[in-house]
Amino acid sequence: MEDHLGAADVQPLPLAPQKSQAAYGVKHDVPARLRKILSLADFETAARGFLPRPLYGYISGAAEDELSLAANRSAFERLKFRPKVLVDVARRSQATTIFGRTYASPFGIAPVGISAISAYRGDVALAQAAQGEQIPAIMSGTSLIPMETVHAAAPGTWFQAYLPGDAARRDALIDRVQAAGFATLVVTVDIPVWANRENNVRTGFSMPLRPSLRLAMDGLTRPRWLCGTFLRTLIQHGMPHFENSFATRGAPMLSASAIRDTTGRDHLSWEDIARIRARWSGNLVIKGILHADDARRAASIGADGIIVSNHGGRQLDGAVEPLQVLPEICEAVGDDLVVMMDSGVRRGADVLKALALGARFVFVGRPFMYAAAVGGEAGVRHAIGLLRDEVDRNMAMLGARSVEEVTSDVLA
Ligand SMILES: Cc1cc2nc3c(=O)[nH]c(=O)nc-3n(C[C@H](O)[C@H](O)[C@H](O)COP(=O)(O)O)c2cc1C
Repeated sequence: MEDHLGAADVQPLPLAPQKSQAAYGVKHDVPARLRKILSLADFETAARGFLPRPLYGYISGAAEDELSLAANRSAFERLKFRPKVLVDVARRSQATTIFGRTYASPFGIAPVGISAISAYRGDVALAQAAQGEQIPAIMSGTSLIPMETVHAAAPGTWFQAYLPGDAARRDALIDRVQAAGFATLVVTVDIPVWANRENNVRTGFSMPLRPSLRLAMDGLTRPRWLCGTFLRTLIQHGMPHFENSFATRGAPMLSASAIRDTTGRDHLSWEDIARIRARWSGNLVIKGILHADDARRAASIGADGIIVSNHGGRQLDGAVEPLQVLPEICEAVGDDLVVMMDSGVRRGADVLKALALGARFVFVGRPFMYAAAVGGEAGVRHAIGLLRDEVDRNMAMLGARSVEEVTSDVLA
């Protein structure tokens, strides 16, 4: 079902040349301030010291007791590899083709809301880094830069929508995404109601942020973020607003009284997705699937792909980790749609474990957001490079020459 292709999705991309062995270890081609960052985990440590407490808490946190957040990691840790040796892997490649487009790696950037408050021009930085490194970035619909601006800066970007409850507003939003030129629409379906994220209440985070002495103090203790991200944004672009939840501009990000209209999503159903399928001519991806029946349903209404995801543990606490259900979901839908996943991917080894269980593609959320916060576009490019090198090294050690060779056979 890969026939809904837009112009931006069919241009062939030249693949990046493979890294030489000398490229492993200290990276001299990245800015000096990023050279001590050796893994995605290092970006989290750096971001904790860079971001005000409510913002770091918003990104790192999850729902209730954070059981699903922890399970996402332990699921990867439980899986072990069974490498094959003495395979000639000199000509290996991690290039992956989905929706008619070849990407340089089998991973992309998951949608992360309000990224432009944590990173200067966050959505643009993420999208341009992805474009430069030939991977997809999914722009969040809960974002503070107009989608048209992001698409113009990086035309291969995918757009993620939370569907408005009201049908007329829903149609208008879809029409706007189409008019902006996006080729791939990701509809996130695991948020019928707001999740219970107690950590946000504890740290004083809300959307919009409410001005308070406490918030001001939190900002003042992070002067690099205050000057380099927040004040710079205010001076150069004015107060950020929720730009893309509807066809028209929404509430400001910082306000004593403004309220974001997110009501009425709890009555959405598969019929609404079917109507979107009829209206949207590009690739349609449904994000937040954890049940094989739902995966079959997505295929039957003509979706092109699904992202198996528990939203990084941020919605239903106790929701199963995607790795656990991937094999049965892949079995259920076969080649009817492109099965992708996210939640808990932190290493190249994790990317390969997800592929081995049947995913065609993997997305990563928090780590790329941390990279954008501390290093902007260069930071995200460095993060992509680290993950790419890990995939490349591990493919060599597994004896896999292509992503097609990363099957359940590589797992113990
Ligand atoms: C701070 C933050 C904001 C997010 N905002 C969105 C969003 O706007 N839309 C969406 O579909 N998913 C959103 N997600 C979920 C991610 O797209 C993704 O499913 C999740 O982060 C994957 O887990 P990981 O962070 O462990 O990689 C958000 C995640 C985080 C951490």
